Amino acid sequence: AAASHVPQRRRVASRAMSAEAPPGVAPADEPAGLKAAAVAEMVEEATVWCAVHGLVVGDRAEPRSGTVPGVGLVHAPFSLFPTRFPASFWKQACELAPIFNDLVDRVSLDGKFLQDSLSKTKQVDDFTSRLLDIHAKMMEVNKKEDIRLGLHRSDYMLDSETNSLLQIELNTISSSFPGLGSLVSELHRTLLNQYGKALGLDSKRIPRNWAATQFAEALGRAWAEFNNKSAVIMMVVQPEERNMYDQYWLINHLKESHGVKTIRKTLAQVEAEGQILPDGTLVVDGQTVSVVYFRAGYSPNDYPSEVEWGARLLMEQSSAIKCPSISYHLVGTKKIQQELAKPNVLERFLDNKEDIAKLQKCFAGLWSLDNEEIVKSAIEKPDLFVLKPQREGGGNNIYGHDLRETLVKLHKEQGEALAAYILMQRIFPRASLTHLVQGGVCFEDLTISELGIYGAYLRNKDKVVMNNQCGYLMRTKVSSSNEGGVAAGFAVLDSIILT
Ligand SMILES: Nc1ncnc2c1ncn2[C@@H]1O[C@H](COP(=O)(O)OP(=O)(O)O)[C@@H](O)[C@H]1O
Ligand SMILES: N[C@H](CCC(=O)N[C@@H](CS)C(=O)NCCC(=O)O)C(=O)O
Ligand SMILES: [Mg+2]
Repeated sequence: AAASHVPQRRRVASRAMSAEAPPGVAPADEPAGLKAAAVAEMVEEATVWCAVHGLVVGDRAEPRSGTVPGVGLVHAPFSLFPTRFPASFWKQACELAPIFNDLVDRVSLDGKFLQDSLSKTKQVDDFTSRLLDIHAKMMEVNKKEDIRLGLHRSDYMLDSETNSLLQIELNTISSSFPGLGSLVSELHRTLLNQYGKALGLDSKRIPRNWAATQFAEALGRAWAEFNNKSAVIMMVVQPEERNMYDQYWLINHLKESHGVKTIRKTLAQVEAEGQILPDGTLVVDGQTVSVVYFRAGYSPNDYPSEVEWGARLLMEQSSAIKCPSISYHLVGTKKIQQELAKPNVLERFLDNKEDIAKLQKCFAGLWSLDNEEIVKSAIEKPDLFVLKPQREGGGNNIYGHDLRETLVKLHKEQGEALAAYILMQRIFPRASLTHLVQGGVCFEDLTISELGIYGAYLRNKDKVVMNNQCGYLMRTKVSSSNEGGVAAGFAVLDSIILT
């Protein structure tokens, strides 16, 4: 997001800029304990590090940056230093990963629970309705997914009001940034190895981040379970993808460390080039597909025509391992997040009482709009809530004044439209002053952060081949911005230093 829209954001002099602040921008305060010249030196080191280590994204300014690899790259937006994070909450977040992995798998097997929980949403939300149709078709033919691969990211914020770690959402499709997120941790370790003393920050307190290698490991192990040496992995991508380098990091690890070939295809290409053999094998562009790894297909924008829906159905009907399957995809909807937070629901899927308690401890308030009392208090105090449609990818939530307006309108209509949304308690992380680097320039701003923990789950019939936490993503955004999202342009990539 261009700095211009954030008036209070201040530029910190960087070598790229003359010492005096440009016209119209107040000269930044000296960063805590740091001279502007020292910051400029670190910014230069960091941006060079990004370029030579592939911590890069496509540059909006270059029209071909989302389609032609190697053209129009810019360093990924990042924070100059890691954000402090209490070790106790880090440990709690990591422990939750395998439990959430197990929960997703158990819930995915209860097709009736998924259909029933989403039945009212189905009436008013076409996108979710189409996903449910595909799921229903699989149930009709009793389709079994013996081999199941989940590559999830559970996102949390530290709520300063209650001093607790609360889950924002669980992503079960296209959990992005395992590649770039890992690199930011390495960037910060490198910077603190050199400047840590002056800053009083110990690089060894930055947790190692294996997200990229472990996601590649999970994909490689799934390919092995499919047990066809000539098969490829297929990554389903959007026609334009400025985050392609995050995806290529996984493709590269798969080739270098697992000897597995990956092809990248859009949904339209899958429909045009794909077919299912009599034995169920998915063949695309003449190649047998072992694993379908979705990095698209999570948003209505990915289905501009019936062609894309045809592709989604074709893949679902095949024997390829879908990551995620349609069931895993539905488990990750916000409506299911809200249903699982109801009393006595987790007990239907998990046996271990301690695990159930650990999950419930990180649940924020989550309600359907049937709850009149909550809707009333949300209309009275809209800033204490977030209104969420069943959408992924950032930029879809409703806050504050708009939240009140929407609820008043929906309430008056008393129609089924209420079922398209869930209401969530708004979480208030403590803000801190951060150096953000975008487009080679360093800004100082008040920010809040969101910690995503990656989890990988691989099962073949009764054998759980993998179930672990693998790395993390820290995203930091200006505290005045309601929405988040690096791809959406609101947040920068960060890492954590344990306190
Ligand atoms: N309960 C909440 N409290 C505070 N901020 C929230 C809350 N829920 C979402 N957000 C903000 O909105 C962003 C997007 O919400 P999220 O539920 O992650 O939707 P999406 O699936 O589009 O990423 C989050 O990254 C976070 O910045
Ligand atoms: N362009 C696609 C982006 C895929 C995407 O938006 N994924 C959602 C979960 S569904 C997500 O992880 N959002 C957090 C990352 C952010 O802050 O931008 C990709 O990279 O493959
Ligand atoms: Mg999100």
